[in-house]
Amino acid sequence: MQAESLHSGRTAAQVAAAPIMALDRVSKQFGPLKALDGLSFDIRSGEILGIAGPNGAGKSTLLNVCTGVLKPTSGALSFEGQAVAGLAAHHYCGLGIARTFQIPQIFSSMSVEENVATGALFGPTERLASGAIKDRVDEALAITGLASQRRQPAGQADLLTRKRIMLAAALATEPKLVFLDEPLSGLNGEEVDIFVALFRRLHSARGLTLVVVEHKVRALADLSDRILILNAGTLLCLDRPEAMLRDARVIDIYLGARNFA
Ligand SMILES: Nc1ncnc2c1ncn2[C@@H]1O[C@H](COP(=O)(O)OP(=O)(O)OP(=O)(O)O)[C@@H](O)[C@H]1O
Repeated sequence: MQAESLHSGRTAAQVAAAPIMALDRVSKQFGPLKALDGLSFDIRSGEILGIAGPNGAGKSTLLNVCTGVLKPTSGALSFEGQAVAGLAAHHYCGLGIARTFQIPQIFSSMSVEENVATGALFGPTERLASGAIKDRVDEALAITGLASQRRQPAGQADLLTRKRIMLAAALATEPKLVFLDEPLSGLNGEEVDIFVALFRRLHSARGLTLVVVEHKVRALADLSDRILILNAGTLLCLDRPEAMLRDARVIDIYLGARNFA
């Protein structure tokens, strides 16, 4: 357990906290294809959980199931002890579950600030009337490094900035648990470092639980408390990054020399 505190500076007891989300034998079938096949694992409160696996392993399907975009074909999904499988996606957001996409989903005709404000509208409804929206937007802009660009048109933003905008909009929903779908894709080495540092910052500042799906395994190992390797819709390995990088099954079945370079 000691090693689990190395990445985020938290104690083993904090990392081993109660699950914020639990999957129990979750399957998702598309016709005859089992994209997820009886997956069971917990997402621990306050951890950064990395998810990797080969193309078609079921990573995006898993994110879609965990965020209410897809209903599982079978199995149980709970958030903070409450059964959530089958709820509409907007209920997930209201509970404190947010996500970002591999390709930034932003409104090009709006300003940076307006984009983030649309996220704030999907936050906890009980605080919508109290003027808290501006505070949510300001905080999300500040933590993602966008405050000085708030009035600029989002449509002119470069890829890194578009990713920041999408992340800020997700943060403005005041989430407890954020799923990030390939957040580093398309970024160069320097930009990857910037974004990894940003995830660490918002994780330690907000105490957020982060689930990061990513093909860049080295960066994922550097960032995560634990890594889950999916293979053909099943759980191949769920362990500390150090152990995952040494696991012969992972090296043989998925990673290969190219990804370890
Ligand atoms: N809506 C869908 N209808 C039919 N099949 C689907 C659908 N979505 C995903 N699949 C299939 O389910 C399997 C898992 O797909 P998924 O996109 O979850 O994998 P992935 O691990 O995210 O892959 P990648 O790394 O390439 O993004 C694949 O065989 C895919 O073709």
